[in-house]
Amino acid sequence: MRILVTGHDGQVAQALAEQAQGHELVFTAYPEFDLSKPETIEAAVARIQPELIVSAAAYTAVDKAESEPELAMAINGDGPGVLARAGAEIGAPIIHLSTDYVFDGSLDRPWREEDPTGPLGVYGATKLAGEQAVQASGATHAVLRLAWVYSPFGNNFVKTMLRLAETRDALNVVEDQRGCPGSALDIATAILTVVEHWQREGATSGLYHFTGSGETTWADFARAIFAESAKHGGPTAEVTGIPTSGYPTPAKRPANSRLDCTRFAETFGYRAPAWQESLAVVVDRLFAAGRPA
Ligand SMILES: NC(=O)C1=CN([C@@H]2O[C@H](COP(=O)(O)OP(=O)(O)OC[C@H]3O[C@@H](n4cnc5c(N)ncnc54)[C@H](OP(=O)(O)O)[C@@H]3O)[C@@H](O)[C@H]2O)C=CC1
Ligand SMILES: Cc1cn([C@H]2C[C@H](O)[C@@H](COP(=O)(O)OP(=O)(O)O[C@H]3O[C@@H](C)C(=O)[C@@H](O)[C@H]3O)O2)c(=O)[nH]c1=O
Ligand SMILES: [Mg+2]
Repeated sequence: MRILVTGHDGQVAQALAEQAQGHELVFTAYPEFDLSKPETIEAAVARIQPELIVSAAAYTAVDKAESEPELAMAINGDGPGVLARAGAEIGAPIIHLSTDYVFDGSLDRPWREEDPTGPLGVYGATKLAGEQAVQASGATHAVLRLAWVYSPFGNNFVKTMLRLAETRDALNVVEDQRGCPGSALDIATAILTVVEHWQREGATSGLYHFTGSGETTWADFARAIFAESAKHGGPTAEVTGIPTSGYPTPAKRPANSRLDCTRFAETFGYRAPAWQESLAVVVDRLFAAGRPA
């Protein structure tokens, strides 16, 4: 199947490129394809004539978004709606990626798809607008909310921790934000599972959560990263858990980012491995590739 994937160097886009044997992936990349310029989106869809669209590109700089709200809204809020409408015109369903940051983090259990949203920052608000634009587009859609994405590619928390540990022996990391990291390698598997399910049974619209299994805090995630790094003789640092107030950032982040992934597992028959297992796979790959960060 011919699949248009937005973004080329993004974590999820690169993981898809590795795994999508049997499909023809066509990547659209900035600046020729610019989610803040509707005409470039429409031109890409008209040229590629995809049978399905994976909407993976986004403005993902959470703190920077606080000072660029219009640009973040154009890219995350408006662009996906233009893309989905262009797809709808040629009958292409869309898999659109969203985030745990659409929630305010106040609940004391993992968030379900229908729980009330309430983004704390600009990034989350713009991603919520993007979900709603896709849902209103007329396209058949799966909106997949992810969280804490990491991979051997691009920028992410795992690579940041390994890089910082090269020059520091101790790091302060917040321990009052809970969530579950999602490996882009597992996310690519999940996306292709949706594609194949739709090929067999026809596409239907829905909203889903997908992360690794289990839960952790950023501090314990960092400790696990260094434990894996140590197995390879890589850089490590002592992690001191601190409250969010001890690591001031422009954007507020949810205290509870845990997502309940039951609906995805029941609908598509795939659940990600325990986050610790997926982390080991990614750290192994980083070391196999040479320098970890
Ligand atoms: N990273 C995370 O922790 C999480 C991500 N998500 C969501 O998952 C999806 C995939 O994330 P991930 O793979 O990590 O993203 P990345 O940040 O790795 O990649 C984002 C991609 O979007 C592209 N992009 C940025 N601005 C534009 C623009 N104006 N027009 C077109 N493309 C643009 C980037 O291109 P360039 O490099 O050229 O700027 C890059 O290829 C996103 O929708 C994100 O919101 C959800 C939860 C967590
Ligand atoms: C680097 C560093 C971060 N932190 C904290 C800040 C933050 O609360 C947490 C994670 O840092 P990051 O900068 O990776 O977080 P952030 O960029 O907010 O990550 C988010 O990205 C977007 C795109 C999403 O959609 C979310 O799911 C989530 O993955 O760790 C420390 O406490 N110490 C440190 O040394
Ligand atoms: Mg060190």
